[in-house]
Amino acid sequence: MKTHKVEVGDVTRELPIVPVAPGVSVALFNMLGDTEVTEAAGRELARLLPPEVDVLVTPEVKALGLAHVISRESGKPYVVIRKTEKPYMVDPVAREVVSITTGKPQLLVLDGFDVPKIRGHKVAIVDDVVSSGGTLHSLRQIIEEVGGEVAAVVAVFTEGQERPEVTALGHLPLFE
Ligand SMILES: Nc1ncnc2[nH]cnc12
Repeated sequence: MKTHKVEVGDVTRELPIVPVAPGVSVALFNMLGDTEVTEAAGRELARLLPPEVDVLVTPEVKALGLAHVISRESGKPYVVIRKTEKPYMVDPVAREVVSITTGKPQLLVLDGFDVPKIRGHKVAIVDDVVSSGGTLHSLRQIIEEVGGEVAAVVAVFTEGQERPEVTALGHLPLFE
């Protein structure tokens, strides 16, 4: 299998190159269960977080451990935007998004219970890879709809096009 080598802080990984759509392959970065990479990336990104940020917001599920480490290192709390609406949610706020890795529409759902943690606050969006920007766009809409201000976007990698608005530790190419 073809791979693409990346460095995250002092950790290196060979990412498998996998097809996700006709004619498009990605260097698959899955930090779930990878304690070393999650810790290394979280520590680096916490140092790059603008001081004015009050709260971190992350979509479930691949960046969850990353948000935990950035939260622990920075002392800032984090809110998880879920992929499904749960029966216990209070007045959920939802947006649809099409992910590059699944090609299918997905939901992003904020529990109304978490709205006070975002409203009137400066938010940093935390994600593993910012690629097409679809997830980012929907997260922004949800955060702004409930009165939060997106002050930063931090990710381990950007992918494909350059994204100057994203603070990232590296960039992944797209493959044919
Ligand atoms: N290269 C990648 N690895 C993991 N998740 C992704 N989402 C978009 N691009 C990705």
